[in-house]
Amino acid sequence: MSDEQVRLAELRDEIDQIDQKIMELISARATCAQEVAHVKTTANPGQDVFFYRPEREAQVLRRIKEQNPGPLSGEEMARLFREIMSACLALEKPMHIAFLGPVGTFTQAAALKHFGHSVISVPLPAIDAVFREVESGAAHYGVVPVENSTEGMINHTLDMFMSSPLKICGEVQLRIHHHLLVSPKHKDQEITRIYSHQQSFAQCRQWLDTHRYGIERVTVSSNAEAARRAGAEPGTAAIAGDMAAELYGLEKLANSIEDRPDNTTRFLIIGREEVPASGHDKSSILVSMRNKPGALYQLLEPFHRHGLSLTRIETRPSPSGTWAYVFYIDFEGHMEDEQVRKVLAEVEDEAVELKRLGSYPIGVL
Ligand SMILES: O=C(O)C(=O)C[C@]1(C(=O)O)C=C[C@@H](O)C=C1
Repeated sequence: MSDEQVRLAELRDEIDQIDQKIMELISARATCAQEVAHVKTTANPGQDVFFYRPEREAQVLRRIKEQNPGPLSGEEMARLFREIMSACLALEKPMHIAFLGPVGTFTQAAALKHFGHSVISVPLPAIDAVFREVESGAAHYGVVPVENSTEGMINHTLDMFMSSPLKICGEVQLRIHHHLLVSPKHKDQEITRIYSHQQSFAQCRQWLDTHRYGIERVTVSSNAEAARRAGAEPGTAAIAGDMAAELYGLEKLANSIEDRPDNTTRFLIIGREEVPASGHDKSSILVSMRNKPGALYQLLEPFHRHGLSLTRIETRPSPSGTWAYVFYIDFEGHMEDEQVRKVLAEVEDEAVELKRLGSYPIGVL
């Protein structure tokens, strides 16, 4: 054996021994999680037990990122632990997660990033269908897109909160990379039509105008549907992401064609219960104010006075009348915090209506 072969054999031996220890430790952890489930069930007989604890998961992942010694990055290490926790939770209770489908959308990728791959993900055809699935109890949680860094807010999601009793339980951000995709079967044919979702066309507008000017653009209901069509129809291409490309066996003609390199979409996790504080949280509210001068100032002033950072404010037309508006506000802090309680009490005094949409951990992954 050469020196190289001897050294490789030694290192692989070492890796085998380490893997054995990792396996034993993961098994010990999983047994602990089973015990946690037992404690939760016996302490709450006959009740709806909340096995998934978003605040605890956020704390675990934050600690892993902070204490990670390297050489793996904190993100990479947290992703590994994300999957370990996902498998442990599935032992406690398999989670059904509804998402804006079909299979292969960025929303599915966001759901798996947030919950890990041990959940049962359920595709639904529209944002309101995701809300209904969770409201009815058919799914434990739902995942819907809420804003994109290039294209702005997804109004349909915001408007759903006006009537839905659901709470926001978490958020997750996903870097969105779009590719121009073709089927390997048809790749020698001239492309005369490109399919995509309207948001993706908007996020790749400059690239398309420069590189594929004049080719017909056909809007379909999702990127995954675009990929499906491009897979089936000769002379067509799709703009979609990696999951859809893989699902329909498409090849990349051009990689990462989004106009802005930081193109990111934020998704919300919706559920039926409130989430306790994790130590690094955000809250969302809907407020409708009387239509009078200074109303917006009056609404925002208490946040400033109590030192609460606003992370977003959006205006939506109120369903109750012409030229009446509802403000959708995100701010840092948890509704259990003393400062937040004070601010919301003041806002409530001035508002026509204040709806608390929930407090949830700031996205870790
Ligand atoms: O700490 C809990 O309550 C658990 O159920 C354990 C555990 C984990 O694996 O760490 C699993 C699922 C929860 O979502 C949070 C954490």
